[in-house]
Amino acid sequence: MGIPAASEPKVVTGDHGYVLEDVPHFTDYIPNLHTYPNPLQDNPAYAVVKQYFVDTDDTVPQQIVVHVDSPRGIHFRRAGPRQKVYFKSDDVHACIVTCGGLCPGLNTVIREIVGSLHGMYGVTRIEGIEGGYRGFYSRNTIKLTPKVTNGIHKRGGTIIGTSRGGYDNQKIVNSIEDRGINQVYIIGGDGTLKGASAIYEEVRRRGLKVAVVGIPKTIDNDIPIIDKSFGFDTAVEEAQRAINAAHVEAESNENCIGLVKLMGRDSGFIAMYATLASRDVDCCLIPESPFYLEGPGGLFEYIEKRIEENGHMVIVVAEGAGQDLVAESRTAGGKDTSGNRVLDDIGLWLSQKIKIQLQGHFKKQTDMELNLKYIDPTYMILAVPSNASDNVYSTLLAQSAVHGAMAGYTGFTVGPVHGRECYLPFYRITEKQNKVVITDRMWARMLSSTNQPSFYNTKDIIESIVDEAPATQLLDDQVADKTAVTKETTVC
Ligand SMILES: Nc1ncnc2c1ncn2[C@@H]1O[C@H](COP(=O)(O)OP(=O)(O)OP(=O)(O)O)[C@@H](O)[C@H]1O
Ligand SMILES: O=P(O)(O)OC[C@H]1O[C@](O)(CO)[C@@H](O)[C@@H]1O
Ligand SMILES: [Mg+2]
Repeated sequence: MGIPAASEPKVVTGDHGYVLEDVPHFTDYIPNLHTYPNPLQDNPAYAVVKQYFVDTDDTVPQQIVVHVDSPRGIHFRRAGPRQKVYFKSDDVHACIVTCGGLCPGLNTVIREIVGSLHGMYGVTRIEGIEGGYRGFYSRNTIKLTPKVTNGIHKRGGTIIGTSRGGYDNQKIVNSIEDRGINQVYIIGGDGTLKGASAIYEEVRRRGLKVAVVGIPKTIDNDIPIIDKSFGFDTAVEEAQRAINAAHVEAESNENCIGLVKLMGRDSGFIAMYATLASRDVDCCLIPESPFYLEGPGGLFEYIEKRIEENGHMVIVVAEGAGQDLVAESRTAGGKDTSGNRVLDDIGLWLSQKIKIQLQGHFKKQTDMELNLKYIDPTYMILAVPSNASDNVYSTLLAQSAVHGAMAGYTGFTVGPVHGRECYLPFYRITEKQNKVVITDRMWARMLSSTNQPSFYNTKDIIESIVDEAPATQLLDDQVADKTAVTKETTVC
């Protein structure tokens, strides 16, 4: 693939332990660049806002819970419009590409990038790269205008298409250079952003004035640092509908289990949040919290107890949960075209196991069959349009991305940190995955809402995964570094 080596991180230190993990700027590698006044200063909608432009020194702390003697810690550059821009509007030639799996809100982000470029900066040359990374070198582009993108936020999917695989760094950068593109907006998950980072490195190696901007997309919410990713709220809301249906089935039939599978390849955020929101779930299984089926404290014992007490129960399982158990009878295996592990269907596997193991038990106890209704809404959830809160979120994200590119920043990604939009260096987003921390208060809240067993001793699990456990911003502001996950946390 010919991936170029990464440039040095841009880190600035100040007094009292202040650290700024900054993002690259054209001026880091291109001398004597021309600047222009930001056209927003003459825009009637924005001109009335006092202090609309962001002060160049504004930064946002990564940690907001601090002690009296804490150092000031890591900060990120605050996103937003700058007084000076590094592009004349007529010179901008932008493109947008979407990669990886579907996620509610992709069309909304596309629409908002086009709207921001056009409405705020008067940019008219914007193209959609068709079908993900490989579209750069193998497909025609689609002209994107406010007219074309009007109303697409009400549709699921992505109007420019997406794909996995097909990443060829040199071919992609050749295509950017040949087409004269100077702003590249890349919307995708962890894999996509690793690719975007390498595109930035190659652009920089060639000395091109091309802004490379990554916009984090993941329905699984597995991107670190940012508060949450677009589409996540929609996914949780949509998951409720499936859980509701499972609950209705379970309550209306004797000895009935409603089993719902939700997305979450490595991170169980959708399952955990949907469970907490619903309050109808008796057991939530996620990749971060291993479980076992048989024997004391196992899942079968818990199911027997719940059905005997209640006559029904609801189980939510994230797609990546229990993969170690399924491995014994593995059918899938292998990798997809992007190199992601292909998972076995834990939902089907669990349904079979429960039926085989517990059918006889209930027949003997109650002379009633065990009923199991399995609901798999996973692809339906990926395909819905974004809800109102994700629409607003996407607007802020897209506007921040466009302001950053116009201001000459490049090789960055964007997202909210404690509610403030920030520019984040690629390496901070791609170095690890955001996962549910099972010593966090949120997981404790979830356990107390379901009353499920914790299966294994949490301390043992944490000790076995501590080297890879990242902090999570969505959940808790208390646990913020790798070492902190081993600390005792207070449940409140
Ligand atoms: N390490 C990498 N370096 C360069 N490109 C990559 C890398 N990993 C993945 N890609 C490319 O990024 C694109 C998307 O990757 P992938 O299919 O893993 O989805 P993703 O961005 O992680 O999103 P999702 O959250 O849906 O999995 C693909 O075209 C893939 O070839
Ligand atoms: O559409 P595909 O390739 O099956 O991808 C689905 C996968 O993408 C994700 O939505 C995001 O990684 C996962 O939750 C899921 O495993
Ligand atoms: Mg991925």
